[in-house]
Amino acid sequence: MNASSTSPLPAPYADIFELIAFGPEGNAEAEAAVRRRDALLTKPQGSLGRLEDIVAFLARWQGKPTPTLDNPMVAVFAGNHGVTAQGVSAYPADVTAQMVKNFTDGGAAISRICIQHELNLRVFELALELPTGDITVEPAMDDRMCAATIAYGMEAIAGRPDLVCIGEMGIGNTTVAAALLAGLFGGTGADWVGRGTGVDDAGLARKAEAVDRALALHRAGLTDPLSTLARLGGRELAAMLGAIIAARHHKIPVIIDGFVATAAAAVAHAITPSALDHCLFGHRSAESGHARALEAMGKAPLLDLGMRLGEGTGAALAAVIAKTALNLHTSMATFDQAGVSGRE
Ligand SMILES: Cc1cc2ncn([C@H]3O[C@H](COP(=O)(O)O)[C@@H](O)[C@H]3O)c2cc1C
Ligand SMILES: O=C(O)c1cccnc1
Repeated sequence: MNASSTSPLPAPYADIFELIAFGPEGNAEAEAAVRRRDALLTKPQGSLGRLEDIVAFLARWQGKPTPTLDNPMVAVFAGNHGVTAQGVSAYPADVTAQMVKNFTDGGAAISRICIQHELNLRVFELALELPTGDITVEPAMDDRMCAATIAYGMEAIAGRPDLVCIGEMGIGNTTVAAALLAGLFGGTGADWVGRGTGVDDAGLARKAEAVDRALALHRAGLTDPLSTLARLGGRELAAMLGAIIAARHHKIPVIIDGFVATAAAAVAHAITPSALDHCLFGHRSAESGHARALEAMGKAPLLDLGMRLGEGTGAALAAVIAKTALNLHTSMATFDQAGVSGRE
C-alpha cells in the first residue's frame, strides 16, 4: 500500500494516515552546509565515514546548518500482551512492570547508559494492568484504541527534544512484532520469530505457530498497515509509531532501536517508505528477524554488537556515537586554523 492507495481506511485512522503519508521534507541546504564545513576540517575527505553522514542527517532533519544534541531523549514505551498465555516468552508478564520500576530506579541497562551519557530517559507506561488481546484468538486492540494509542505516543515528544531514541519494554512483544512484520511484509511465523528473551527450541516453535494462527485468524482484517497494527501489534508498538511520526512534524530526528521498535516503524514504511527518512536505525539486533526487517526496508543499521535487549539500548548507544560525531564536527580545527596543508 502507498499514499495513493484507494483501499478503504477505517475512520479512526484518517488523520494519522495523512500525517504519515505527508510528512515534511528535510532541509537540503542545512545538510549541504555540514558537508561544506566537513571539507574544511583537518582530516582526509570523507575519512570519518558514517560519522559525517550522521551530522549531515541531523542537520537535514533538524533544519539547522549546525545541529544540536543538547536535549537528546530516550523514550521507552511499555505494554503487556495477551499472547503471553501461549508460552512465548522465557519470562513472566509481571517482569514488564517490574522493569519499568527498575528503569526509573536507575538499575536497568538503559538507565545506566542514559545516566552515563546524559540522555534524558522517559518511560511511558501503557495500561500494564490491561494486556492487549491474545492475537491468536482476538485482535490485540480495536481500531479506536489503536488510533488513540498512536496519538498518545505523539504526545511523548512534547518536551521538544533535539533527538529521540525509540525503545520498548513488554514481555511477549517479540511475538507480536514478528506477527506484525509478517502481516506487513509477508512470510510465515518461522520467517520472523526469534528467541526473544531466550526461549528454547520448543518455545521458538510455539512462537512461530502462534504467529501463524494469528495471521490466519486476522487475514481478512489486514487491509492496511494501521489495521494490521491494531490486530497483530500492541500498545507500546502503536505508541512508538506515534512518537516516530510526530517527531517528523516537529523536526526531531529519530533513532530506532531493535527488532520490536523496527516493527513499529515498519507500519509507517508500509504506508510510504519515505515516512522513515528522518530515522536512523541504531543497531542490528541479534533477534533473528531484525536483519530481515532492515533488509526489507533497505536500512543499514549503525551498530552490530550482538545485542538483543530492547529498552532502547541499541538506539541510545548509537546516540552516543552521534554525540561524538557532532562534537567532532563543531570542534575540530580547519586546515586554515591549524596550519595544516590541504590536498595536493
Ligand atoms: C529482565 C528483562 C529485561 C528486559 N529488557 C528488555 N527486555 C526485552 O524482552 C522482552 C521481549 O522478549 P520476549 O518476547 O521473549 O518476552 C521485551 O520486554 C524487551 O524489551 C527484557 C526482558 C527481560 C526478561
Ligand atoms: O531487538 C529487540 O528489540 C529485542 C530483542 C530481544 C528481546 N527484546 C527485544
